[in-house]
Amino acid sequence: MESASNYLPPVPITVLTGFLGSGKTTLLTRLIRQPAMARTVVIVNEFGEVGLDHHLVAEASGNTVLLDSGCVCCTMLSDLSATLRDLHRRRMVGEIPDFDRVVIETTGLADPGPILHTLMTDRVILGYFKLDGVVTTVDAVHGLGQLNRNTESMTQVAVADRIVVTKTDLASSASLSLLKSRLREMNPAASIQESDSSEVTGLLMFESANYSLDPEHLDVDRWLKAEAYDHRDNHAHHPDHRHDDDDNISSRHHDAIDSFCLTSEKPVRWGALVGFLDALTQLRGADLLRVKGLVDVEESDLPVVIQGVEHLFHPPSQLQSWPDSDRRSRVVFITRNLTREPIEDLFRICVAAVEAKEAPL
Ligand SMILES: Nc1nc2c(ncn2[C@@H]2O[C@H](COP(=O)(O)OP(=O)(O)OP(=O)(O)O)[C@@H](O)[C@H]2O)c(=O)[nH]1
Repeated sequence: MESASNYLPPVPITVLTGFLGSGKTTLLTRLIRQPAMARTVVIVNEFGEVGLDHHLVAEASGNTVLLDSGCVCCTMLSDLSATLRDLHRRRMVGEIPDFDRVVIETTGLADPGPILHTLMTDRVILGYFKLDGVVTTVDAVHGLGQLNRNTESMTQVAVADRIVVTKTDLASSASLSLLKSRLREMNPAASIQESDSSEVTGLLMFESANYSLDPEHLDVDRWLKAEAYDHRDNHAHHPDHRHDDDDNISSRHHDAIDSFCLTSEKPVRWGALVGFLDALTQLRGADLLRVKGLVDVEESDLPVVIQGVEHLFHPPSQLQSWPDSDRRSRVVFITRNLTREPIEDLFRICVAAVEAKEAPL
């Protein structure tokens, strides 16, 4: 068994995503030079993308370089899992400086789902790392068009904890506020910042702890933000209600994003909750862009937190106490082509099935 002195807490990982050309590299290039990024490893696709020139201190072996800020830059090996295992090994043998944070820049056209799934499920990775948060860049000029046209772009926004709007210097204030309100409707819990704001620093960007469901430190209100979903129209993102962007491409794409919160006053039986999540992921997993919830489970006095991305859910975890006097179950959804009603119906069916099974003869 591993002795307590050998135990290293899992290193938090932040995923930096955003559509092609939306400014991920520009943002990262600025942030990695900040002293606050010391003890951070940044995984990029190619060194050439992040101009390292004058900031290079030492060329470490293989795919890694050290910057004068203390930040380590590393290019991707064959895949993410191999890259993270290699980083861990090199850290343990002292081949690279010790680090306490990792940032991964994804490629612009990628659906971040598979990366998040790897980070949520790869057993070896989970021994040493933990998915912490997702930062998504959105182009102030082309963002709306990309959201209307590209599923990847929608998914990138849906899974974000923080959204950084880039190229605000090129956009009018009217189109900027249109974009921001669309982003807020799609993902009410994410913070939205402009890339040139003073709040956009490495320290703040890459410390969110929103995915890593640490029951002792989870700020449930900030994480769930259920009230932000409550007052919203469910149809805000259907094609009929979509804002056109300057590309005038609204007719080309017909995916509809919804975000809503389901609440239940009555405690839920554990079996019903498990059955509901199983059925939902099997039937419509691909369209569950993000699900987060705080559930009052009948078998326990303590609340259970659940969280999923597409068909994959984190193992549920139990909080030590309720965050406040509100004991209702609250589950927020960001979905694609999937409205609230069928999800509510499925939930009722699962509750009824468990009640019927457990009823005395
Ligand atoms: N005017 C202006 N241009 C920007 C801003 N941010 C990025 N750009 C420019 O936008 C282009 C794309 O920026 P990148 O940082 O390469 O975008 P990316 O998301 O990393 O691109 P990919 O890796 O190809 O997906 C570059 O020419 C940048 O100089 C900004 O805030 N204002």
